[in-house]
Amino acid sequence: MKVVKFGGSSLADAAHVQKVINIVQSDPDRKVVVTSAPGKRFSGDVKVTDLLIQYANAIIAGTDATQICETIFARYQEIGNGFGVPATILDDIKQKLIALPTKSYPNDDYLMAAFKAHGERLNAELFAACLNESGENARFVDPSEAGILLSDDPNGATVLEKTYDNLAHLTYGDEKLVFPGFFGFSEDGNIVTFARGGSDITGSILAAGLHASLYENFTDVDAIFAANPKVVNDPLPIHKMTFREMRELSYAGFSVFNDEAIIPAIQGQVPINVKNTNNPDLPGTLIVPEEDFTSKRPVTGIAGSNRFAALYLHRYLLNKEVGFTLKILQILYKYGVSYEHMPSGIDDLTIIFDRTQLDRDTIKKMCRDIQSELHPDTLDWIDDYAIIMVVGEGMRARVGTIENIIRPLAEHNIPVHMINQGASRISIMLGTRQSDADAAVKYIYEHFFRENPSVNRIEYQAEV
Ligand SMILES: Nc1ncnc2c1ncn2[C@@H]1O[C@H](COP(=O)(O)OP(=O)(O)O)[C@@H](O)[C@H]1O
Ligand SMILES: N[C@@H](CC(=O)OP(=O)(O)O)C(=O)O
Repeated sequence: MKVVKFGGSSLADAAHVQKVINIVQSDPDRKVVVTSAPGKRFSGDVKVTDLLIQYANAIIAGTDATQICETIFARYQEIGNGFGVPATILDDIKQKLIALPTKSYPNDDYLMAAFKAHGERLNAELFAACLNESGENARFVDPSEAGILLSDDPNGATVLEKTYDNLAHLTYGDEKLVFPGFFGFSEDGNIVTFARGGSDITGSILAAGLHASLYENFTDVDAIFAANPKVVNDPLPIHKMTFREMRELSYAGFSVFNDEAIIPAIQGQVPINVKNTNNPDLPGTLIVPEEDFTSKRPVTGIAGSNRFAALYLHRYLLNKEVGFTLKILQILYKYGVSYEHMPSGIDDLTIIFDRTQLDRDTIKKMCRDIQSELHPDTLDWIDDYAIIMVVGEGMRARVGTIENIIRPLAEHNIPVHMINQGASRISIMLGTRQSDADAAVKYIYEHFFRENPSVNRIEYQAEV
């Protein structure tokens, strides 16, 4: 049995939905289908999830939301009409959208989560109806029916172990099961969502919980490429890579597959196949357990992400002071802030944060407390920090990879603010300014994949 997830780009309009139906019908093993909300139909278009966020914000602000509600419904209507879906089903979708503001929510965070979740919920209901109209026996499964239980973190939930016990009781026969991605329920029964891009996580949880033989993730590119195609022109496709290579690359910017989504697949040891809805006969990219993949490239991919910020702190004899880091961590804890990385020197420390998790006010308070409690000689907040991650299983067996990463940057005068090698044995992390990040990825890519392919030769030797 295969779990098949279709991203928003694959379900953006009726023409795409037809391709998706063809894919689902072409393989009887494709039993469980996970849908995202309708995505962008063209560059500059707005995803339904973003429209729902606008809708929620209008309700929170107490402004008129009639027009935005109409715009959202029109997206579903266009798809439904394309398949002759009965008017009663479309009307039900419309009524559910209109009713969203009338429900009660513990607070605005839960309101936001419930509004966002309806992008996928209504699309899964609609997609099941489109499959029915196409002669397929299919039914919508609500995450509450399947027991998808998540942590009580309305807009950034994580899966609870109980979900897997619940999924063990889910049965399926001849019919296709259509699950909405992106959300589940807290133990109190409230709708909670994963972080953005989280429909990939739902697919992975279902693949692991239902012991699927394969998790197919359909998107709008032919494969996962060795660099983001929006940054590097015509990058090479990655035919196969390991789970942990994917985890590191998606964390650092390969948004084609959500970085948290790899974890359930690892736990369930379910291989993932990323494929193109518009080109389904191509092999795409296969992501497999480490032990199933022996060829080791020093560099499989190069990712870059601008979503970071850093706090640089200098104080002489910092290395001698017992409890210095503990005091910093206590301040972060006080403001509910987690950090991503903390490279250090003798008298220096850089703390790298996910900027999307922080607001201006928290940053100000946190810096003020660090200044008054730790008295650093220098305290700098660097708001435009980027991380570049160069990832490859074969890195540890090859001398000189770091030199090959740094050389093209030096040649193009790109300053590197941090290098972290060794924490992960399969990646090297660099810190740069955001304005340099794309160029850094481009030059490193060119060096390894175009100008000096011999430095990226595949090794078949044992690891060292
Ligand atoms: N290394 C990469 N390989 C392929 N696509 C990438 C990569 N890095 C970023 N992307 C982007 O990811 C996009 C697909 O992800 P996303 O928009 O979330 O799709 P979906 O709507 O299917 O969930 C691609 O269109 C591409 O722009
Ligand atoms: N629709 C949600 C969840 C998601 O995963 O979407 P997509 O599969 O289109 O990336 C979002 O936009 O964040």
